[in-house]
Amino acid sequence: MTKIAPSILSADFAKLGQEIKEVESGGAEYIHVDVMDGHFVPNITIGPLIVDAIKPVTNLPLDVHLMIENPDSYIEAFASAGASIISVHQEASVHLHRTIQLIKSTGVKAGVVINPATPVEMIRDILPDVDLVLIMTVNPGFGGQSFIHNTLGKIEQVAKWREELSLNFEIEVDGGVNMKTAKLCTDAGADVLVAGSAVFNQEDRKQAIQDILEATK
Ligand SMILES: O=C(CO)[C@H](O)[C@H](O)COP(=O)(O)O
Ligand SMILES: [Fe+2]
Repeated sequence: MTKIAPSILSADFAKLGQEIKEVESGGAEYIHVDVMDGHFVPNITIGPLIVDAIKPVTNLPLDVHLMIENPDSYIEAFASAGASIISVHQEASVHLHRTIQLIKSTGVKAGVVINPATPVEMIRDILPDVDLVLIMTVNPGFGGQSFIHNTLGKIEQVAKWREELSLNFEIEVDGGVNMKTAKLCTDAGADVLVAGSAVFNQEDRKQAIQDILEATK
């Protein structure tokens, strides 16, 4: 069953709690939280304070996507604030294995992320250690960008490795996912679809989530 993880990057921050409740009752399965530091990506967004504030308003897992330099320095803070899954970029992690173990030591699920230009082989050796693989389908930094189609082969390769190695991490895709691109992702092997603008830019969020799910059938 495909899961939808609405990215609150495109929500109305003046009424964030209400926005989250709306997508929760609309069928979302994760709340995707985009953390940007203005260094790893050219934008600044959310810190642990916001994770802490939204934790009590939802029963859904908080899927925290760290787009930051030195992720090791902030893992404890995001775990304490209430993250359920913390994902770090391969490109931002000098010692990726250590970082993944650090996330797990806090009791939180660990994910690894790769950018569109990063060869999928870069995460091959860490697969047995992760709970989630996030394939970026846009360059990280902003919501509302267009889907990069040549990332689909990476989803297929990760799904193939998962089967060959009998692993059971989830495969998530992030960026430019909408009614047109969702099926491409699930056909390639994605289990979790992050959708920001495709959900929060619609008046009826429940309908938007159902439309994306329907498009994958
Ligand atoms: O990580 C991200 C950007 O770096 C966001 O999760 C992503 O862009 C979601 O927004 P949209 O669905 O509008 O593309
Ligand atoms: Fe994201």
